[in-house]
Amino acid sequence: MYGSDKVSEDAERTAFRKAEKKYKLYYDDSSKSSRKKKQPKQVDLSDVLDFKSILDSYNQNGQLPPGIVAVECGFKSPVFLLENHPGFYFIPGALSMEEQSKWIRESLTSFPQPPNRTNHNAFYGPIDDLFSAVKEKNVLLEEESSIGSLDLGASSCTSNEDAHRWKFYEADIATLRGKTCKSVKASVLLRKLRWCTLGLQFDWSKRNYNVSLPHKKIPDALCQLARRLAAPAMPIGEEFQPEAAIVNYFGLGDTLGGHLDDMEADWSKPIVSISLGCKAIFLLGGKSREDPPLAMFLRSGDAVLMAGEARECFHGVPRIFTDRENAEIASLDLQFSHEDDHFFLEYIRNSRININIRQVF
Ligand SMILES: O=C(O)CCC(=O)C(=O)O
Ligand SMILES: [Fe+2]
Repeated sequence: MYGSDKVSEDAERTAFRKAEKKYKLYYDDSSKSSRKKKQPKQVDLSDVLDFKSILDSYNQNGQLPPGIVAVECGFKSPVFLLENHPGFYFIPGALSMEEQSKWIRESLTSFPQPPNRTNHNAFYGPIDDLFSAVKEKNVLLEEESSIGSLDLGASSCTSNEDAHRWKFYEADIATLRGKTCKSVKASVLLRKLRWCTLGLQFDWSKRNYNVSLPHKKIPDALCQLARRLAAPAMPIGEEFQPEAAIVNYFGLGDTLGGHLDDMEADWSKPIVSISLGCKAIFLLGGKSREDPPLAMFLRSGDAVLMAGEARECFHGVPRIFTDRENAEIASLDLQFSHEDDHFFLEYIRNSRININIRQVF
């Protein structure tokens, strides 16, 4: 997925790729010449499975579309299974509004903190307190001096991974110094935050878990939530052991290409995947990219489990919706209505966060 943006010509022609293209955000050319804001191209969403409306009609008349099964698992709504995709579980509205707001806050504040790694590590090294820096309108500056310099002394080194060469400064200091050194606003870094890893750290370049990288345990409250959600997909008598998690951050136009998550040792254990913020389209394919995928909406608070055979199925996120009508985050807005929460609100109105939790061994 990450780091594999180049798609070969053959892959371009697969059924999975066609579906990605169908739902991806394109802009209307007709508005190009005018000064009007670019308008997203209309896309036909009639084939997108909508578990919210399926749940509504199930609650009203007990009926389900063909191929969908409902199971009571002790959540506030039934869990939906797909006959054609054994091992896939959809839990609509699995998280309360309070839980959604808690995990959005954590995803923006504590989760990207070192030693957890983010996509920014490779270029800037570890970045502390990004979200506070956004609130303070700070700017990240590259220290003027490099190797062997006086003010960095022994702590400077050639690799960006280890060098603490970038530091946040207040905007006015940054304006003065920004003329002579590279700078980037904290708000830009937050917008470009694409992932962070919790627990055992996943190494995207080698596509494996690097147990020698420093890491913290996944927070207890997230482990408890993941255990509760994973229960319907766990082998009888076993409890899910959350060891690693990937947090994905999506802005308008961001996508997650079709992929398999096959780096964990035991595929009988589910991946627990939680959606927060703006609504998205999720594609669930088959074991080959040639299998036409099923498209479904994921809303804030929904959870998905992928276990067993579903672990071998290609999946991805070709689209998120940030417009008021389609994003469906009105009730989430209320959670961030206090003025102190302005920055959370501003972020989540235009973004989606996915937390997926894994048992590695
Ligand atoms: O964002 C999502 O819903 C899916 C994320 C995912 O598949 C992954 O991180 O492996
Ligand atoms: Fe995945």
